[in-house]
Amino acid sequence: ANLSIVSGDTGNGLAVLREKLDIYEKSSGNKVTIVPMPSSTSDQFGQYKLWLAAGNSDIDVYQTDVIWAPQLADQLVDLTEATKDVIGQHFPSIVESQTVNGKLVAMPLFTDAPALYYRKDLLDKYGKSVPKTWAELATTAKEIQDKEREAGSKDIWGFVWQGNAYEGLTCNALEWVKSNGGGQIVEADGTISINNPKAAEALEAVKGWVNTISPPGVLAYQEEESRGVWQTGNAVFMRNWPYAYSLGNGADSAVKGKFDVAPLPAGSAEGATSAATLGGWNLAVSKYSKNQKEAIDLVKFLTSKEMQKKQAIEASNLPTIIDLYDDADIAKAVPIIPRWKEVFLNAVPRPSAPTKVKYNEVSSNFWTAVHNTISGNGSAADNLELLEAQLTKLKGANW
Ligand SMILES: OC[C@H]1O[C@H](O[C@H]2O[C@H](CO)[C@@H](O)[C@H](O)[C@H]2O)[C@H](O)[C@@H](O)[C@@H]1O
Repeated sequence: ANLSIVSGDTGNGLAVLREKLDIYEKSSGNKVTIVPMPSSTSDQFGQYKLWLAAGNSDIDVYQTDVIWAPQLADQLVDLTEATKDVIGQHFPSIVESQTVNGKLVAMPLFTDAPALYYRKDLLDKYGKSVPKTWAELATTAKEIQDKEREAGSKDIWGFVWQGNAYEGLTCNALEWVKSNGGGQIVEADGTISINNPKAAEALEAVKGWVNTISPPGVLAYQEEESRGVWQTGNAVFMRNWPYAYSLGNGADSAVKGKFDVAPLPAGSAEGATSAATLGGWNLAVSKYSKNQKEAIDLVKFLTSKEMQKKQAIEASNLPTIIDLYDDADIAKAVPIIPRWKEVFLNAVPRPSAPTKVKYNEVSSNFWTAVHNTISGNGSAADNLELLEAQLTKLKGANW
């Protein structure tokens, strides 16, 4: 059969996918075409909704973000029966996130939890330690940035992250708010919690970073723009996902061997702890596919232990198969992976489970309020009050 798979284009993700598909084509006799998508998960979601609503039979397999399962469930094939021989290898919490009303709507491909990337060489040069709080990060970032600029590195910035108005900003902002004791936007029981002083305080602090330790352009950055600045040696710190680890240590990287990773900082309030947003990607079979049997076979191949190992080593994506965290080859090639097991197991989910089919609207209202605040368009307190009213209306009697 001739199959097609859609996937976002981030880092070397599509190149590694093509390598795996070449192996699959040889063993199966099927042919698989990649339909490349933009990196932004928000853009992908918009396109996939349109295709699925139109009953598009040209796409067999969708690579889906961890937050989408409840919203796309009706248009995806139930994989429960076909995967019962292998599903037990995966972390149960991830499988649960892809199960909607007892239906397994997508097979876990890799999980994701961000890290604070830091320049070891620069922290050593200025006798600084890895920041444990956001306030400490801001101070260290400013000091090293200023001194490095004086020494001739005119283009260096203290901290790069993802400030564009899209899903990635929801992830960054959830981390600032949650790590400052300001809750999870909408709590697991459906309560809207975002309009609170600790959340506002966290966002006001971030506004102060723009154009001091972070470039003004950060308000338009997604993952790849931050990585671009970082990998050319022009940032002291970066918030990004593990995929940037292998690329940062690639032959063409200016920061090869000069950096390490740590958990993200916490807020300054007593008892505040670091928070990492739970990300991750899965593979789903379209209900409209004319090759469902072959598509399921492809999904099982791509999510198998052997292929997740390849993806871990070549793209530094975190496996969803439990055993791979004890794999010596992975630990040697990509030391962040065994170290990140605890980080992703404790990561904070976005409120996609409690808000169900309304999650995308919840998130876009949230990232808009955050983007307005950090770009100086209204105070955090006012923007969060408005957000609370919008979310209350969206919720209605219940989510
Ligand atoms: O880690 C590589 C992946 O990075 C992006 O996905 C992650 O960020 C998204 C927000 O921007 C988040 O929704 C997702 O759950 C995270 O895994 C990127 O969109 C992916 O294409 C990329 O593989």
